[in-house]
Parts: sequence; C-alpha cells; structure tokens
Amino acid sequence: MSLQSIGPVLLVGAGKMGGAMLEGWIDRGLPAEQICVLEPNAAAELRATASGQGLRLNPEKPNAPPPKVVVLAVKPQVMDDVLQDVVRYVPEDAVVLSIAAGKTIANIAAHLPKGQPIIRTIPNTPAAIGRGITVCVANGVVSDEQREAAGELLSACGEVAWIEDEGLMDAVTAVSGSGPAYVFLLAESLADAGVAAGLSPELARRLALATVSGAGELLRASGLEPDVLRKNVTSPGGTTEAALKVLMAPGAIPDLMREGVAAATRRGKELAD
Ligand SMILES: NC(=O)C1=CN([C@@H]2O[C@H](COP(=O)(O)OP(=O)(O)OC[C@H]3O[C@@H](n4cnc5c(N)ncnc54)[C@H](O)[C@@H]3O)[C@@H](O)[C@H]2O)C=CC1
Ligand SMILES: O=C(O)[C@@H]1CCC=N1
Repeated sequence: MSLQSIGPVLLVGAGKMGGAMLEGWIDRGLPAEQICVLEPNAAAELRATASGQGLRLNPEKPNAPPPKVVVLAVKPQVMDDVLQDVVRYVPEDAVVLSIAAGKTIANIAAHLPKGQPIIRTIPNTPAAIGRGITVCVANGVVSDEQREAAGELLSACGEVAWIEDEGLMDAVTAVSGSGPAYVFLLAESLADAGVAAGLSPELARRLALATVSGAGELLRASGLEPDVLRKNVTSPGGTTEAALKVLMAPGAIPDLMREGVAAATRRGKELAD
C-alpha cells in the first residue's frame, strides 16, 4: 500500500501535534485533496493549504467521501465531547486512530459503535519534518489492511513501532511523546548557562542550538550508542569530565530524568478519566 492509496483521511484537530502530522503527510506526498480537517481555530497556514492545495477544511459534509482513516488529535480533556459530535462522520469500516495522551482504547470505544477498529498511538512533534516516532497499539478488530494503512500514514511522519501491551502507552508517552520538550529544555538551559559563564545571549544561543542539533544528528548518523559518543567527548582529566561529575551526580540529570518520566507516566494515567 502507498500513501496515495490509503483513501480519504479525516483529521479532527490540527493544533501543534495534528498540524505537525499534517505537514509530514503533505510533504511526503499524501494528496491534500484526500484530506479533510475539522479545526475550529484554523491557523493561517492551514487555511492557505486549504485554498491553495485543495485540502477540505471544515466542510459541511466531512464524510463525503467517507473517510478510511479518522485521526483524533484533540486534547484528552475534550476528547469525550468531540467524539460524541464526530461519531456521525465515522463509517463502520474506518479505522479510528487516536493520538491523545492517556486516553485508552476503552475510553475511545465507549463513544463509537461496537466493533469499531481503533488504534491508540503516541506520535511526537518531529513528525513535522518526517523525523518523529509513533508508537501504536491496536484493538482486536483492526484488520491487516487497516494496520497497513495506519502504518503508511504514520511512517510519513517518521519511524513507527507497534506494541501489544496498551499498559505501556503512558510510559511511551512520557519518553517519546513528551521527550522533545526535554531536549529543547536542554538547549535552553545550555544557552542560559553560557550567558551565566560570560557569553553574550546571541553567541550562547547559537552555540547551544548548533550543539544540541549537531549532537542529535551525530547520534543518528553514526549509529553509535549515546554513552559511546559521550565518552568520545570526555578526555580524562579534562573539561567535560569536570562538568559530568556535576551533571551525573546523585540527584542530578539521570535521577531527575527518571523522576520526570515517572511524573509524566502518572499524569498519563490520570488523563484517562
Ligand atoms: N503536542 C505534542 O507534542 C503531542 C501531543 N499529543 C496529543 O495530541 C493531542 C493534541 O495535542 P496538541 O496538538 O498539543 O494540542 P493543541 O491544543 O495544539 O491542538 C488541539 C486542537 O484541537 C482543536 N479542537 C478543539 N475542539 C475541537 C473540535 N470540536 N473539533 C476539532 N478540533 C478541535 C483545537 O482548536 C486545537 O487546535 C492531545 O491529545 C495530546 O495528548 C500526543 C503526542 C505529542
Ligand atoms: O504534554 C502532553 O500532554 C502531550 C502528550 C505528549 C506531549 N504532549
């Protein structure tokens, strides 16, 4: 199956994450005319894509033609209300793909006809440049063809991983869904630390951004493990070792990361309600 042969896609919510996925789909060749978007607060860019490329934005009949894949990309807190409204646009043979943190397959299924194929996923924002990763778990009625269609759509946004145990999704969300924010925080903190060490804000920002993006690119392109790359920077008795003694001390980055991921995982479980 190709991206072009998936059939009509209905995207409900084109905010930061739904919008990033939409960008990934269009950049990688999903025909815009095949996409219908329901978004009450459409950004100017989305409106331009609608008028320039034929994407259907908030049409009167979102289910004409009937969607093959319905992507739910609204906040978990409004998911129940939104589903009650959009259920009328969901054909029984469409696969419903939720990207909401915390919301379980059972939460989604409660608003849909019995036997609706549902895939719960967690993408991340690098999807916008085709460099995201999406983790998926399907309910028992998703067909091989629907799994393939969802995989095709999601791989336009980067890597795709399938898991069998839905209980792991909150931990997945805490690692890869929220993870880009941790990396951006690292870039912000590194720039701030450069200013504190005497650099101008402009130079500190430039150094921090080039370093974080360059290190990420090196991690990907080299295929080496992060600890090997870290050790390659660390000369015995040198400057990096001095910094890492602080950053890796008890209670510092490794411990804080574990606590942060545990907090995000707990929050995911709360969002199910
Ligand atoms: N932002 C991220 O990095 C990630 C977000 N997610 C999940 O993606 C979902 C969306 O999150 P964001 O994009 O960050 O939030 P957002 O607030 O940027 O986007 C949600 C969009 O839904 C729209 N919306 C509200 N009511 C609607 C309705 N009745 N019909 C259609 N659209 C409606 C809003 O106008 C908004 O643009 C959440 O469930 C979140 O858990 C998952 C992984 C990563
Ligand atoms: O912060 C959130 O709840 C969403 C889910 C993962 C990333 N953003």
